[in-house]
Amino acid sequence: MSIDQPVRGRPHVTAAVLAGGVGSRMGGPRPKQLLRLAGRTVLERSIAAFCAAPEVDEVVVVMVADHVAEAEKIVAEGGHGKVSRIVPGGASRSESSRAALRAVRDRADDDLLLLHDAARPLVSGRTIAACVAELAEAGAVGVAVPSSDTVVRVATDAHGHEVIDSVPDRSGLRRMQTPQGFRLGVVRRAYERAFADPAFVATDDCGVVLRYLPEEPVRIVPGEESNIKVTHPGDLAVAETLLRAAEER
Ligand SMILES: Nc1ccn([C@@H]2O[C@H](COP(=O)(O)OP(=O)(O)OP(=O)(O)O)[C@@H](O)[C@H]2O)c(=O)n1
Ligand SMILES: C[C@](O)(CO)[C@H](O)COP(=O)(O)O
Repeated sequence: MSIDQPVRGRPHVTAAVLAGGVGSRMGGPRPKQLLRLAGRTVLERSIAAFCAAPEVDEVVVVMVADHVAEAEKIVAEGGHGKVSRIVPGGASRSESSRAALRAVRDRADDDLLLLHDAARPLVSGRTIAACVAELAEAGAVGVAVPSSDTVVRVATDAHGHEVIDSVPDRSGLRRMQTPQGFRLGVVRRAYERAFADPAFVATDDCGVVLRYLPEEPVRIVPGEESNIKVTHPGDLAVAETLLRAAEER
């Protein structure tokens, strides 16, 4: 390499743990990310997974606004040194992703951002590493698993009954998980366009890139069944069983 060529090291990797939801499907007085899973909160387990990942330089927590102080306490007491900021979330998951983007506004377009559901506390180091590795070549990456169930599209018939409309070929279907990772320039451009669209709704971040930046391929890396999203009552017990099984291995 010639001496006058600018040298840039590997991109800086920020992981944003999205914990801005209230957990309406879980019910209960407190957001589900503050429930305990084998002695530690769901939120802390998600944060700890990214702090432990050697590929991740910095962690940002996007917390439901009324509980920011509690998140600060969890981070301070747990000694999660990679956490640089805890910011309030928005009214929707996409608004919380936008809060994460604001938190990293000083980073370069070539740097990386992983967006992760706090509600997926069992994410493995292997999955995080696979996602970051894929971003060496791709601008957008989502973690996904095949569906072992048949998935159908439904419609409502003339009598108001739900009926099957079609059965998509299962071999081409995947269930999206998180993390979903991006070159910052890619996800910034996609969200800029998305938030300019009055009809914008999304359930994940890869979908925002697919829709608003169709020229950018969104790669899939294989996820793990154990990376469940704690969503409904009962999911915590499942997560605890999976955690114990992983610890015994
Ligand atoms: N306004 C929101 C909504 C969701 N999330 C986060 O996005 C992840 C996935 O969302 P979900 O499982 O739907 O969480 P909740 O919105 O809390 O649950 P519910 O939809 O049942 O209310 C969670 O970690 C959640 O905290 C967020 O950061 N900001
Ligand atoms: C991002 C996600 O976890 C991918 O499966 C999912 O879409 C989040 O949906 P939710 O309704 O916000 O739980």
